[in-house]
Amino acid sequence: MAQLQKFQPPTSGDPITLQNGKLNVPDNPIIPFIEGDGTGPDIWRASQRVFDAAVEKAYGGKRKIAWYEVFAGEKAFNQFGEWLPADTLTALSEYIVSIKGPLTTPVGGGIRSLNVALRQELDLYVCQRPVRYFNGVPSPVKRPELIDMVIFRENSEDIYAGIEWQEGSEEVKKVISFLQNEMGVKKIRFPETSGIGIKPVSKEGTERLVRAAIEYALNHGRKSVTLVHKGNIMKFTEGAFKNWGYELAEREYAEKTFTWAEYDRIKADKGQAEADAAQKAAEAAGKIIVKDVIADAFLQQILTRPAEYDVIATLNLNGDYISDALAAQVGGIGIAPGANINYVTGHSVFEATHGTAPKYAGLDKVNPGSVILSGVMMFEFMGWQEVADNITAAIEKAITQKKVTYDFARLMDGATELKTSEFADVIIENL
Ligand SMILES: NC(=O)C1=CN([C@@H]2O[C@H](COP(=O)(O)OP(=O)(O)OC[C@H]3O[C@@H](n4cnc5c(N)ncnc54)[C@H](OP(=O)(O)O)[C@@H]3O)[C@@H](O)[C@H]2O)C=CC1
Ligand SMILES: O=C(O)CCC(=O)C(=O)O
Ligand SMILES: [Mg+2]
Repeated sequence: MAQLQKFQPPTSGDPITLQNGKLNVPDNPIIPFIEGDGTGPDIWRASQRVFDAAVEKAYGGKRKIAWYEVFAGEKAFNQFGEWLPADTLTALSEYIVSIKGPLTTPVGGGIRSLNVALRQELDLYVCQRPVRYFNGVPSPVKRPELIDMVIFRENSEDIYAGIEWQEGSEEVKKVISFLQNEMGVKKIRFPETSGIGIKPVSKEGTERLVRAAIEYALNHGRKSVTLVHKGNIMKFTEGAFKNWGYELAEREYAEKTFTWAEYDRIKADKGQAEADAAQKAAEAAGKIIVKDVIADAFLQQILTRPAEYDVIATLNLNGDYISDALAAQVGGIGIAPGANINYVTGHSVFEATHGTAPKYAGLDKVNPGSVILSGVMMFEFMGWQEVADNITAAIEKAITQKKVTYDFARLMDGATELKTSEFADVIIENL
């Protein structure tokens, strides 16, 4: 273990390790956590109580998590004068599996996103966000139960890479001059007053993301993987994402998938009836259908025909928008979980889809469901399935009992509005 300077791991507990590509989880795993900014402390306190109670309930003391607080964001800055101390990155890297609350990112200036920095530094290339309906949750759509998707959002490139130059800076003048004078670009409408951002999208980045999505679909009995892109406009980034995704499916999963690229080739060669028959045969054989849709059409189809979508593979920014939009359809980001994962090294940081909701900070008010369900994903990842199942059932029961936080209570008839901590109490009672 590397020497840490600012904060030390707990004296009890053992690290999770990776052996032959598989996680080796001891009975007392050390799991680092970042409490988070804004509503983070309220949510974390509630979540940790639920996690500890669920582990105790499932294993009666045989297993127990050794929590290890590590620091990022405002708490780190206040204590150590740094937003993201090196010790935090070292701990997250060495202990492999971790969980965090939301961290603030200022808009239009100031520090760049610490959330994005963590994903980049640890190369957590998949942002995995499952979206499903819990019975009784208030929803703005008529058939929310039809929504059962798992978003695989590329997490290491796209315009999230943060390569951009501010309007008026010397750097942006250089970039614009290079584009105009050396690349023959004539389409910058207002060159004197433009900021410029760069959107890197690679074949390697696309392939590892789409591979993870297909593997997930195969291992979880899913029917399709949809590549969501805006490739008609951004041809060499989002269009290439689509092409590389299809090529990867056909090259690495020829026996297990049927792609719409194949469908188009059969249609061009032999006509539509043959292509339809080929897809039907593939479906009957249990193959994963790999298809694609343009992002704007996708956003309307998830409202009108959500049952047609299953596993989603998409680029970083699309995935950010899509995950909040889909979460809204099944009750909002208050219960939308997520995980940032490197499926090769096992490194993973579990975190909610939502942000710090600063106006509710310290009020013991918001829904801790997103972090708790992110914990459920973490327990599944660790192989502690009993804990995951117990927590999920306990949350479902709390919702059925109409004992919920403000975000659900305001949309449910006859609900009892609970504080963050009280909602955790009900979940624990229901375990
Ligand atoms: N991974 C991360 O750490 C993320 C961090 N952020 C950061 O968070 C900060 C605030 O971002 P903002 O755009 O306001 O988005 P937020 O997700 O923080 O909040 C937007 C709205 O979502 C609802 N909401 C959020 N969390 C909960 C919850 N736990 N329970 C119930 N409702 C909730 C609230 O809606 P209402 O008021 O209608 O009830 C809230 O006002 C920014 O600095 C942003 O960069 C944003 C996203 C992810
Ligand atoms: O890092 C941030 O502040 C926002 C990130 C975000 O919105 C997300 O990951 O969904
Ligand atoms: Mg987001």
